[in-house]
Amino acid sequence: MAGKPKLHYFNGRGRMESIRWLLAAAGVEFEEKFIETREDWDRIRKDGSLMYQQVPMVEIDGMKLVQTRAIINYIANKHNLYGKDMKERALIDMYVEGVADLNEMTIVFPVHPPGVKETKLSEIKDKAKNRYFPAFEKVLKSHGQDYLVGNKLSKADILLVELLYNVEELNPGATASFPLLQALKPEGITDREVQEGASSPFSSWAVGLHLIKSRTLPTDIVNCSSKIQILSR
Ligand SMILES: N[C@@H](CCC(=O)N[C@@H](CS)C(=O)NCC(=O)O)C(=O)O
Repeated sequence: MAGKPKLHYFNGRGRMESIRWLLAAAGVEFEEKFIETREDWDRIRKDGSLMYQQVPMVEIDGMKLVQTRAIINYIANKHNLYGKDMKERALIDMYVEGVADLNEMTIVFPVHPPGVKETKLSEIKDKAKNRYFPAFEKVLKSHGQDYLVGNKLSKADILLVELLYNVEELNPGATASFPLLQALKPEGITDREVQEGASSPFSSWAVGLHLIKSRTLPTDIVNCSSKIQILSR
């Protein structure tokens, strides 16, 4: 049997975080190999493990996969989080790309210099409130289900919830006027329910979310560029 997926990245959220969320939601245990020193970084870039000398890299099912989207898509396919047919997959991809556009702004936010940060924060607030959140709220409303696509959890729901937390971290209350987005977050699960196996429709999703939010990773959104700058000195 294949071992646990092994995640190679910095000790921070950055681009690996969506992959962690997806695995957690699918109930898959994984190992982390953090790149912590310049030697670690030089070694992994030179030993041929990274096709483009970039992380995230995930060792999974005998492959060394890079490119965040490729990794996400493989995990989503493998764990049935990618819709039931071509049309559902098209919608899921369309939603995920929108999520990624706004999420990218939150991932790079910490690296902006102080003067620029205020402008970038206003942009994130504006795009969330006036473009992306209303669009996803509308999808949920017209679809009339607990999920964005079909009647089943997909990578779109998972990555949207990750985005909601990232935006709320920068702008508390950002989802206040979007009740259906708020309802997507399967919160309130207790440690006991996790141990016993939750029985809500979100069961493994709720357990995954609980695990991902209660683990001991750093709580700041660590930007990969700043990590690389430090490791390259
Ligand atoms: N398109 C790639 C971008 C990966 C990327 O930019 N990774 C950064 C860390 S977050 C990196 O390894 N940078 C080193 C470099 O580009 O030399 C993906 O989505 O995985």
